[in-house]
Amino acid sequence: MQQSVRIAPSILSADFASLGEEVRAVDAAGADYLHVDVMDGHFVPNITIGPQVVAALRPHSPKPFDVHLMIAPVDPYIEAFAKAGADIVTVHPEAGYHLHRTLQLIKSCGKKAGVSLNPATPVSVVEPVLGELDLILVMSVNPGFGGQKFIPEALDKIRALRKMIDASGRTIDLEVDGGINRETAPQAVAAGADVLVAGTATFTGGPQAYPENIRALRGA
Ligand SMILES: O=C(CO)[C@H](O)[C@H](O)COP(=O)(O)O
Ligand SMILES: [Fe+2]
Repeated sequence: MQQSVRIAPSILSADFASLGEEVRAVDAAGADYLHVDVMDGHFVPNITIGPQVVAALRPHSPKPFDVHLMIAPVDPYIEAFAKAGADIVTVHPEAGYHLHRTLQLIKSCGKKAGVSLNPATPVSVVEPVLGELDLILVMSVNPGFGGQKFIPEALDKIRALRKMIDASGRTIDLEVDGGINRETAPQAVAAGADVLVAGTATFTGGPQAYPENIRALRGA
C-alpha cells in the first residue's frame, strides 16, 4: 500500500562547507529522511563523501539517514556506513556479484536494505529479492550528479513496482530520485512513489526557503 509522502532532501545539493548546519536546517524544515549520496568516481563519474562524513553528521539530526551507495564493489564498505550511522543502506545491483548476499549483509548490520534501479535497469531485478527489501529506489536520472532533468520513463517503472509491492503484501518504501521538483513530484506520487528525494528543489533559495520548498513537494 502506498504510504504517506515523505521527503528526503539530498545533501548533495547542500553547502558542503556548512554540512552540519545544512542538515539541521532541513531537519527543522520538515525533512522526513536525510538522503546521503555516496559516489566513488568509478561506479559513477563523481566523488562525494565517505563514512567519516556520515559519522560527523549523525549528531546533527535524529531523522533516518537514507544512504545511497553508488560505489563498486559495495560489500567491503557496508559495515563502515552502518557503523557511521546509516539507517537505510541502498545499493545498486550492478555494484556486486551477489545482490541477495549484499542485502543479507546489510540486514546482518541491523539496517534497512534498499535496492536502486538505474534508468536502464529493469524492475524484474528486484522480484527475487523482495522478501529482503525495505526500500526500492527508482533513479529518474542517471546517477552521478544533482540538478539533472527527470527521465519520464521512470514513471512506468514506478507504476510496475507499485503493483509488485502491493501484490507482495510487504511494506516497502518506493522512492524516486533525480529531477524531482514541484512539477515532477505530483507525477511520481500519482504513479505510486511514497518517498521523494529532492536535492536541488530542497536547497534552492537558502535556509529560509527550505520549509516552503519541502512543504510544496509534500503537497504533491
Ligand atoms: O542520487 C543522486 C544522483 O546520483 C541524487 O540523489 C539526485 O540527483 C538528487 O539531486 P536532484 O534532486 O538535484 O536531482
Ligand atoms: Fe541519490
